[in-house]
Amino acid sequence: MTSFRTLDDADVKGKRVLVRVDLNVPMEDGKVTDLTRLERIVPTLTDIADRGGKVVILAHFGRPKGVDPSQSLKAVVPALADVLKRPVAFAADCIGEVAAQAVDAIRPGEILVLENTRFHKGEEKNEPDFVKALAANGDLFVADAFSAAHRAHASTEGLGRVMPAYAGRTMQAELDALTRALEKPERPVVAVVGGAKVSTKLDLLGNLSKKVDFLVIGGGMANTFLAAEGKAVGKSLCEHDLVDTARAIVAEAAKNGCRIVLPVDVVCAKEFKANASHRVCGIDEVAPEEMILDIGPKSVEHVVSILGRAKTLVWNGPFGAFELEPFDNGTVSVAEAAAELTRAGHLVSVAGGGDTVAALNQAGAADRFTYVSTAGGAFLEWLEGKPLPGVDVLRT
Ligand SMILES: Nc1ncnc2c1ncn2[C@@H]1O[C@H](COP(=O)(O)OP(=O)(O)O)[C@@H](O)[C@H]1O
Ligand SMILES: O=C(OP(=O)(O)O)[C@H](O)COP(=O)(O)O
Repeated sequence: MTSFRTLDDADVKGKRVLVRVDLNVPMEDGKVTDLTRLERIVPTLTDIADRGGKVVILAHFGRPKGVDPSQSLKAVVPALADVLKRPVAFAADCIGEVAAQAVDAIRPGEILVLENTRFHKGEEKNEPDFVKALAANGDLFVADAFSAAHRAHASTEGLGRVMPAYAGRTMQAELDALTRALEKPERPVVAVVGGAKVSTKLDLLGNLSKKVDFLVIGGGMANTFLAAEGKAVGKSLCEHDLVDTARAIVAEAAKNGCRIVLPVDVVCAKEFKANASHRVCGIDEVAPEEMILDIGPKSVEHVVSILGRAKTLVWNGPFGAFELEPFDNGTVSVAEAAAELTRAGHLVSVAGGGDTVAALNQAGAADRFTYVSTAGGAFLEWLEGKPLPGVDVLRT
């Protein structure tokens, strides 16, 4: 069995600890608008600080091409200090003299953020010289940015190869949750895959159909599967050129003993806008001028009954156009049921992906899920069964 060295194995006292976290947080007018990623890294940072390590934070922000003051991590420092309830120092470069002096200047137990690693081209290219320059400021490396672990960059992967590397608390929690959900799950396992398009989730559907017992398909992508069954989907979002692909996924799933679950009724409207005039209809009754914007009550009931018999749930993507009321109903109702089954101890529920987290928060269900990942792309790549370089480098 693969295992990971964690912070429990690390002797951090008096050491310079390079901690890779994800500070790529949403900002508006220079203020952080969602603190979730900052809150998640608190246990790792305080643990190292309280055990007498110098906490030297490495992170990226945005996708700058070279030095770009509008993408400086300096703007994130006040919010991080607020969340930590401790002072946080900042250095205007992540390598060289500037970084070295700032690391020297902090005492054990103190916290320093180094400037955006992506200001240097060696970061994304994972250049050995840049890795060396980063490593010069630390004695050991703690990886706590699962959401950036799909990148083989210097600060996510390179450092793990040149110095003692440990998983931080968030990384550990994320890996534990993912293992419980797909590697060694209690069965039956249900995967809910919703969202806009099949084309963005082909690998994911292929991989999940090999691993789960029920694959519940929702959102715009269900329309392509319905069209593949010969159903009329009117003006719905539908990738008609992918109906053969959808049929192949269904056939492959059947071979693997995985049941594909599609909507049996839907909510339709003629306009894609909040509170558009709408109606519930059976899956055979969608009119040519209508769009499917959500699953209907019978579909919700069906999915909830499957969850009621399941032990594990993996969720990515909403059931409908959840940003537009009342087309959030299907997502909210299933999320509420999953949250309650989890709270009652009947279900292990793990969710992730950008819009999924927003949808579960909107449903007020996220807090009761076993684990909600803050990762978008990394969570999807994990669902696709792809190796994550920032995780693999930590394996012992
Ligand atoms: N029936 C539908 N018709 C049009 N758009 C839909 C439908 N169902 C879901 N969507 C849209 O899909 C988007 C989310 O899809 P996606 O980005 O693939 O999910 P995630 O980010 O969670 O992986 C949302 O903006 C939602 O409005
Ligand atoms: O926010 C991130 O990705 P996500 O939006 O897919 O979760 C990560 O920080 C990775 O950023 P990147 O996609 O620019 O490498």
